[in-house]
Amino acid sequence: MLHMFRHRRFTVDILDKDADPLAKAIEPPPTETPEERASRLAREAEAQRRSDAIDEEINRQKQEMKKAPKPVRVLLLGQSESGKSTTLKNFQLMNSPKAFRHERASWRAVVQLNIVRSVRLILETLTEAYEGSSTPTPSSPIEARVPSPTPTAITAELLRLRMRLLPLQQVEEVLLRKLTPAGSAEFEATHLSPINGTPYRTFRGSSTQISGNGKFKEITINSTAQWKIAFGKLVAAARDSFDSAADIDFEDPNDPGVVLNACADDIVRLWHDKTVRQLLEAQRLRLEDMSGFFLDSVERITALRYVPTDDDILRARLKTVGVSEHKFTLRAGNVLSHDWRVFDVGGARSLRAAWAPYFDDLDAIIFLAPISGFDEALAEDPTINKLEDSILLWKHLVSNPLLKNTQMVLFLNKIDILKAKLRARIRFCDFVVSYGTRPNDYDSIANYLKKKFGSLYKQTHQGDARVFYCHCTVMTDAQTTQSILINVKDMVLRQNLVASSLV
Ligand SMILES: Nc1nc2c(ncn2[C@@H]2O[C@H](COP(=O)(O)OP(=O)(O)OP(=O)(O)O)[C@@H](O)[C@H]2O)c(=O)[nH]1
Ligand SMILES: [Mg+2]
Repeated sequence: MLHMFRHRRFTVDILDKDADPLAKAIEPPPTETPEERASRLAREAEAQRRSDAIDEEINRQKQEMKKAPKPVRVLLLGQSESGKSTTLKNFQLMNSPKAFRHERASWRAVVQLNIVRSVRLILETLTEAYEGSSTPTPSSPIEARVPSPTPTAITAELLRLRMRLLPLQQVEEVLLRKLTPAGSAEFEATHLSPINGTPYRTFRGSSTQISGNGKFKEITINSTAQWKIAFGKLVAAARDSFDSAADIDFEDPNDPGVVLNACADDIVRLWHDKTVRQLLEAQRLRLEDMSGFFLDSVERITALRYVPTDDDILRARLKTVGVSEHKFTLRAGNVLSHDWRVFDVGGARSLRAAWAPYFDDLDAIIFLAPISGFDEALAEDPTINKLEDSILLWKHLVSNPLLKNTQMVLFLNKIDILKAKLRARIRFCDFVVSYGTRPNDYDSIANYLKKKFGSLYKQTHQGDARVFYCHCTVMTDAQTTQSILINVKDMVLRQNLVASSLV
């Protein structure tokens, strides 16, 4: 302010003083004595000194700000269901466990919705088989090992079970209404088709067997913050922690958990029914490998006082449509502290155009390739193999000039499902022709894929001193994931410090 004042005074000096009332007001009085003049000059000198000190401090702070490291920006990328949001959850669990656990009530509803979805999938498959409308499996090099049960194999007991489980349709409605307010555009986007709707189909290409779930829509969420607020009604009181079951309003008679609890025995019966298992196998529907699979924990999850565990939250499936962000501060030693921003975007094909604006000023991309998807198709396009889509996406990203200075980290994810598929004798070479006659075991396949992704990276990063980082991951396993994420954080931070010439 003093600075401005001085400046103004200087300006008015060269103007016509008589015309400027301010200049006139601050002019020394014509009757000023020599003592008064000396005192005024001393005051002005002191004001000048203080003003200079302030300017100096402002400049010093500006320089400091220039030197301080910018926030580390990390973007999670990969196709839909690759595990991006699960990675973000792991970051949250690691850096702000209290906030992560504070959201148990919201995740409780998502887990309930996931279980209802699995039941509905089975019921739809059952209905198709009963009505004899299930898609005949076309001839292909890979024959179905289990013949599909005939409509007559569907017993009266199974049909009664189907009837008794119809109320779950209402549960789905209630949960969806809670998730997205009725009438909003999002509600339409998330509404699932009726229980006897379009059948789930299994597709086969010439060299690729693929499966897609056509019109079986997923629950989608536009903003994590908003949908969590929508579950406020399940919260009896705002507390610091959700570790206490008392935080969920279990007495609410409209709680969807009540109907789920009443249906629990029937759900278990349905899931363990021999004909149902035979039907699913004939249709090559491996529910246990699908996102949001909880049918092996029905009793626990349908208990009236069910509260999701950390593990349940990591397994719960909610498709991302908007962008989520997680901010945290990482302390390196006692001196340095770094702000981090991790961005999670939707991986569905129609949402990928929204990725590019995040490429600017990015420190690292964590790319998730769910390698268990070698025998699956994209939900959005049943003609595209998931693994092929991941490889093409990776190729595009590593050759993008905007990302030439961005550290790329590759997670070959869902290796637990890959191992389960190999145990079930599904052959990798039946879907990836170039794999040839190599052994159908986990190590050989993981090595083959590391080389495949690695060679695409090296093609476009020749002469780059940076190491190619690749990890095999199970994002639903918090323990192993956290040590990998700590490694990645250290590495990205080191690169960031080198880039900002602090070390
Ligand atoms: N078994 C297993 N499941 C996983 C793994 N990683 C993620 N999942 C599950 O896969 C599902 C999909 O994961 P998300 O993190 O929602 O996938 P996404 O990449 O965010 O998908 P979009 O939001 O559609 O782009 C969730 O139910 C996760 O719990 C894994 O390594 N193993
Ligand atoms: Mg997501």
